[in-house]
Amino acid sequence: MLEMKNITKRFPGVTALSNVSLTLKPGEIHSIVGENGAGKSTLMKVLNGVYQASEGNILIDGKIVTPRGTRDAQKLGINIIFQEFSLVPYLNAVENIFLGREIRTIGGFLNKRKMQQIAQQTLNNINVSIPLNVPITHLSVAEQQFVEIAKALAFDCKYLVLDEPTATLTPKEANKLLSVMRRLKEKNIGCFYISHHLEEVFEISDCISCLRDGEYIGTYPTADISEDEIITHMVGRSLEHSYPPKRTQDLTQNPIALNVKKLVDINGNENSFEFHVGEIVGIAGLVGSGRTEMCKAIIGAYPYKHKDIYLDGEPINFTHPADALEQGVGYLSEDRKKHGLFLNFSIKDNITISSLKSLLNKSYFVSKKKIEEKSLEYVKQLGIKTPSIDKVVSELSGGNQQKVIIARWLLTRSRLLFFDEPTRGIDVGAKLEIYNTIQTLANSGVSVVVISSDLPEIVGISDRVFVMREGKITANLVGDDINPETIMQYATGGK
Ligand SMILES: Nc1ncnc2c1ncn2[C@@H]1O[C@H](COP(=O)(O)OP(=O)(O)OP(=O)(O)O)[C@@H](O)[C@H]1O
Repeated sequence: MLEMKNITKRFPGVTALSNVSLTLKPGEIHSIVGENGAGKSTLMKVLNGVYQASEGNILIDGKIVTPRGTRDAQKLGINIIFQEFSLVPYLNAVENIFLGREIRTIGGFLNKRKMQQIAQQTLNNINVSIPLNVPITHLSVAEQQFVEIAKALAFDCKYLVLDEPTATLTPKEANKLLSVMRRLKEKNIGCFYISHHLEEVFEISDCISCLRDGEYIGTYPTADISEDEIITHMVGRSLEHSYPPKRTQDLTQNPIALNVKKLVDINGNENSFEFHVGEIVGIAGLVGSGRTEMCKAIIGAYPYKHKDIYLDGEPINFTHPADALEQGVGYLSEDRKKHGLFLNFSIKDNITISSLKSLLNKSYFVSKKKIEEKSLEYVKQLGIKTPSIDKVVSELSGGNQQKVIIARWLLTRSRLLFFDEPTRGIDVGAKLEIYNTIQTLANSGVSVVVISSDLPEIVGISDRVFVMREGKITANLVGDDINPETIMQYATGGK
């Protein structure tokens, strides 16, 4: 049995964990839930030896162990799979699995055959079949995740931690991952599972532990607790609704904000559509259906063959996102680390960087005071958990990083905003705050486009929904037609 006893972890200015105790038995799936910044990832990094606990102990089978880093933890049978993989993109699955731990022949040469055999066997054990001999950069995110799991299992893993593994997976891939976890359970491997997707947590876990503000709230057998009760433990209050009440007026009567008369993508797919003032339009579709590419082409961040677009009746041809920003069109990117944040900049710089022109003082210099005032306002409005707006963004929890980018786009006071997967990695309470913010923006006349793989989210917040399949808009849904079944039919070609 693995035990974490009375773990406290302090960072300068923050107590990330305070006296937290958890256990993990072989063959158990133990979920850890909590709001953004509750301390889930930090606890797992302490377990992994990435961080040393300020107080408290880790015990395996009653003996205190002190992993000093990932390798140490692996030797103890503890492996963690984070959302950002530790794989080398240009090596294949076998090379990645054995990287730094290669098996050699007696003569000292790489024993490729043996490594291939073990890799294949390990993947067979969890019922996964993936090409072994191509660079893993050619594999899907889900397949790369299976390589990560195989990398752990090939070396006597007893305890596996999965930190938000399904955040970037399609529903089908997420199901496959859950079935792999069931296989691991049969093999007597204990799993800590961190996720904001409570349906998955309830489907897969034996028990659920809740953290709030770095404090341990409790551990509950899944069979004895409801989703609402868990939410109350997480947030400290009950949430009656997951979405703001739907607006009932016909917003397509409003003037057209953006009129895409013709947009032809690099594969020759042609679409035409419009967004109205104050409308929330959801764009649904399977991963790879071309949603992000279509919207990025509008703002000049993705190649296209032809475009004929009008903003408030005036022809526009953005060749760069900066042109779009200049005209009041913003884009919140789905990959916050690659295309959104300046990770080494402070929270206040990240929030204000796209609005500096509106933050000048009387002498036309950027006003530090205004930067601080505005940053503080949005940190408060979105509930960004931080001791200071000067904190470097890379030190924030994942969900709080996402809120920083949302704050940036809110501050730009754009008239049209694209939100690409806005609530990925965001906890339930904060999701509702973001939906409320989106609705308030729309009520004030901003057109909001939400690209999301989360179907309930699309259904819950959109006034109108476009469904995309293979680069083309296959449906423009309103009213009762905005439901998961109809959307899926159009997304998969069933209609
Ligand atoms: N390296 C660090 N330096 C300073 N503070 C940190 C560091 N890592 C984490 N923290 C702080 O510790 C707290 C807990 O963060 P953690 O990443 O564990 O939260 P989490 O529960 O995993 O959140 P999320 O659901 O958003 O991923 C946060 O306030 C975060 O800002």
